[in-house]
Amino acid sequence: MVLNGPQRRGRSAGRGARRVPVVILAGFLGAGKTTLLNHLLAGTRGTRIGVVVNDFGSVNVDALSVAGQVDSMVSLENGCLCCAVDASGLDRMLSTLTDPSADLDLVVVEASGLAEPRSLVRLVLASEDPYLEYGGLVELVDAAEFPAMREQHPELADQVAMADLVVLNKVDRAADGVAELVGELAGATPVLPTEFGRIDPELLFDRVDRGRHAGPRQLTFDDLRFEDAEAGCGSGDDHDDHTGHAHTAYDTVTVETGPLHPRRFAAFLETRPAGLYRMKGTVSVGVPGHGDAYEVHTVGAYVRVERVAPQADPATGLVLIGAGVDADGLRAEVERCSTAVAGEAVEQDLLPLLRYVVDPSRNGGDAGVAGVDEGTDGHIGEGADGAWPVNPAEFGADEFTAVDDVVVADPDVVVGDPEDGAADPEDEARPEPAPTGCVAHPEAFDGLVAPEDFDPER
Ligand SMILES: Nc1nc2c(ncn2[C@@H]2O[C@H](COP(=O)(O)OP(=O)(O)OP(=O)(O)O)[C@@H](O)[C@H]2O)c(=O)[nH]1
Repeated sequence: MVLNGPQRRGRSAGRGARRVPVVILAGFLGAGKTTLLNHLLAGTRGTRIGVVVNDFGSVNVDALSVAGQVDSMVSLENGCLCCAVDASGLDRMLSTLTDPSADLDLVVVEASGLAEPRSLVRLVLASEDPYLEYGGLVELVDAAEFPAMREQHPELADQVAMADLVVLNKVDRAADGVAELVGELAGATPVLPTEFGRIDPELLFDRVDRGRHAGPRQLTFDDLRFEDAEAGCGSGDDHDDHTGHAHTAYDTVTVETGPLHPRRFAAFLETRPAGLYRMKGTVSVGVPGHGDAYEVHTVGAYVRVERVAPQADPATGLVLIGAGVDADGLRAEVERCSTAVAGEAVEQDLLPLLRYVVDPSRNGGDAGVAGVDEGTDGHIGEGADGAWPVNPAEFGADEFTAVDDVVVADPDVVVGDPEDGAADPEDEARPEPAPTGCVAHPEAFDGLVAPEDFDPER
């Protein structure tokens, strides 16, 4: 049993520290959330998952005689953890679960009974926990009932639109036209059809091979590859039957190439295709004199870029996961960003990428970003007063002349108007940024709150 994790607020995770994705699982009554959670807990070959529920209810922990306890945690035979909290204990519980001592690969929070999905997303995005990473809002939709439910509960459409990944469950009983309807509401968000919540757990997290490497470590790209033999789908007896399993419904694209042209790559980030759910990996930039590499993590609309130690052999390795994406086209798009194709970059080409870089000092980290005044409280593209990051496609980055001139070095100036560096009143009106990344659709998460201010009833 893992209990009483240390208080870690303000502690440094250090460069390249492993973060545990926290996924929020939402869905209307009976959509199959518990079924999906049980599937995750049962089918995790050697991976460790923590689930947070409002009460133990029907999650399969009966043998441990803990049903009904609140604010408690149980250790399951396969190494997974299950805990029940009320909303007030959630932030503390997430810190306990993401602590390296818990050695988990993924934490899933079942939204029902705890708080609105939107509030939970805010809580996770606002967390200053250096070991926690936003893992996405997964919305479970009941393919049998959704069209009728939607009539009675119009808010369901908003939840679908807000999700990072839509899981269309119960496709064995799908109502006519439901896939089209949900696809329309989901817009650019990928929609994954499933039965009995049998999603591939690795869709949600990065695999760690515990056989060869005990304890947390830096992920390798091999870890991120999906191999059917090791996919861990299903709960054992159905492992050869992939019908309805998630990895029949999504594509994984691995790209290994040389250094990237940062401006081209930033443009790719901005225009990444509908259906691309996750992207993770390390990018080297082909800018002479800049040896640093960048770890890139996207979930739905969320993007986090973090500087990591320079690589001996500058290379780029990315894994992209999506539903209904053109895998070859996607690989070609990333490869077109390599300096071998795009040509060598110059220093100011870093700027559009640096706009996404997390300032590690926000997480107690040990370094700033190359070319940025390390004493500031924001990353490039974000005013030091915390104004929302500017979309590089909108701000005309071409007009900057040198990274060292970037106005974020001056805490009184908000990046907004590249012409004169003056604050853009619209920027000032934007909400507080997420401390560990950027959400491309900030309007979806208006009014981010600090964890200590989190009000689960809002
Ligand atoms: N036919 C069919 N039934 C399913 C599927 N997934 C789940 N169910 C059934 O749907 C019912 C509800 O599933 P749950 O997992 O309890 O749903 P839930 O979202 O946790 O429900 P609440 O906790 O009440 O909100 C159960 O009887 C499941 O066995 C599916 O893909 N097909």
